[in-house]
Amino acid sequence: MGLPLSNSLTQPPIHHYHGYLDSFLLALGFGITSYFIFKKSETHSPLYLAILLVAVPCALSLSVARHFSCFVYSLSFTFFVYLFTLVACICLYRLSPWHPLATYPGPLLCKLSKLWLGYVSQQGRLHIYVWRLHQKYGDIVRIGPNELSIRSAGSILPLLGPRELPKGPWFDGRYPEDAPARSLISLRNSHEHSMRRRPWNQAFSVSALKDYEPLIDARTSKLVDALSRQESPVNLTQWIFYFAYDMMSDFIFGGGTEMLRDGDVGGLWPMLESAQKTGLLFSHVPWLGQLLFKTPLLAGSRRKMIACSMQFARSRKARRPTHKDLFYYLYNEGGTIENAPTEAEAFADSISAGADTSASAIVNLFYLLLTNPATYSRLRAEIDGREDRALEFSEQARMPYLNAVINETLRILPPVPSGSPRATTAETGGRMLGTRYIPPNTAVNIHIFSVHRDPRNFSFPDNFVPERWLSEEERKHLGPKFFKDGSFVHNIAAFHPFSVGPSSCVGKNFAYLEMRMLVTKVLFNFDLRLAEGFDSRKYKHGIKDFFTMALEALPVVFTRRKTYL
Ligand code: HEM
Repeated sequence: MGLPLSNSLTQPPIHHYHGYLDSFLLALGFGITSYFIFKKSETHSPLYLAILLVAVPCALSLSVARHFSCFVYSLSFTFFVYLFTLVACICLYRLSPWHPLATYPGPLLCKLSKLWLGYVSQQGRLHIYVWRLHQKYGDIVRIGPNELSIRSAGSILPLLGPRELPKGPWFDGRYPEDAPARSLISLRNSHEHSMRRRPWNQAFSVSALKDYEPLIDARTSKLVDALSRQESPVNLTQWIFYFAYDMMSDFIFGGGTEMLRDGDVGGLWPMLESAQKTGLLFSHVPWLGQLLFKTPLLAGSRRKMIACSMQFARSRKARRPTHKDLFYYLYNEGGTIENAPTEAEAFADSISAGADTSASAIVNLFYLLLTNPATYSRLRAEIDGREDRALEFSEQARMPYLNAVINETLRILPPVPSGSPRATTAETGGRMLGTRYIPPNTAVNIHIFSVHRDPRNFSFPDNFVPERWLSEEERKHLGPKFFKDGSFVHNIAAFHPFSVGPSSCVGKNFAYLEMRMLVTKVLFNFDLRLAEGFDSRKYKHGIKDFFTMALEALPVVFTRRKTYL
């Protein structure tokens, strides 16, 4: 007697089960093999990806199609088993005790994929997210499958000092693979980086800096002039960003933009902000960046930003400005640079940090000043006490409170809050950090924001206290509430808003000149107050970390004091 009719109709014959099992095992086997190929090659090549992710499962489904009633079933079955196996292998390995970073704590999603941090980064709150992770997990947190975030001040020199690690894979996503050259900050090869840094070092030598003083003086005067013509309240964020872009144009290209005069007619500011945001996603997930760079629409803002800088660089090449600018050094116009950069490299270097970092520092400084009236009054008194001498660069360098306010702003709101990632490589080998071992091929990042907000480095780390930068004697005037347990911690070695070591910010001294002159000149000329209804919490919450900072509007009422210009 055969099976009952109903059963034989609903269940497939036994040889079909064998067919499914064979198809399953085949897709499983290929999935595991592909995992090992991925792990070994770490390929981003679209051709490889297309072969491994599409061609292989398609070929498999063709070879097992005879076991299925139609090709679509075969295709779906094989794709599902193959890709599931591949992803499961990746996840299991990343969570397994055999992973080199298995002993480092961190959230599950971070351990599984950088896609998670890429997603968090797009909200602009990455600095706060990682800061909280450090509060929960300690000084070293696993923030990616192969990435560690570090909060200890003692790790700054071992990782960034003279024996610094090269820049990390984070920078790979910021440039299309076919870019003719990369900018200085994103060069991962230490030798290439130090060669390319030479003209920059000359451009920021003591004598070169002296040459820029008239430029800074003139630009800050144009800002004062523009502000005095605006109707209050003024969106200070916008005007400082205009100033900073014009300043960088003067410095890099010997002129080019005149936003203080014409406004942002080319839509440069929103384009740069959007490019920074997309750039951050691409940095966290470099393979995604490389894929998206191939689709002009999705990577539009980054490509547009690169093209825009190239255009400035080309027009600079066609003329010789009256003062020495960065291109004077990059094009070796003085004939003093050995192995001068190629044209492609000089063009790539023109897309440099500098405008948004200084701008966010200055805007945040005014925000902190205007929400702390005692600090405002003390700084104003220091400036007024110097009379006209306050407008001299040399005098500003000697004004303790001005410098204290600047440093405290850079401490509490560092303009590159999440730092500039490095990595151990096969060449560097692993590194010991105290008692912990960092294996080769690990991205490591000193999280500037977290180090600056660590009470082991700075007492009352979340409070804006410029006095902490003054002498010990001066600090005593802070009052007993700051000395609850008898001591006041001020670990200067933990302060590194410009990073440290051979790859640290080359524009640091320029930035100080710029910030000191601008703040002094504005306070010398105007009385300032925040506009009615300003929401301080909203502004604070609106500080976005897109590698550099994006800021909310800061509405300020300006009243003219003296006539200077
Ligand atoms: C308050 C203002 C600024 C801050 C807080 C700042 C901060 C930083 C930081 C944290 C880095 C990463 C360093 C590293 O990878 O270790 C950097 C790199 C850099 N910055 Fe700045 N920066 C500022 C202003 C400027 C200015 C005004 C310029 C140019 C005029 C500039 C040019 C550069 C360049 C070219 C690099 C790449 C250095 C390299 O990789 O060798 N920065 N900056």
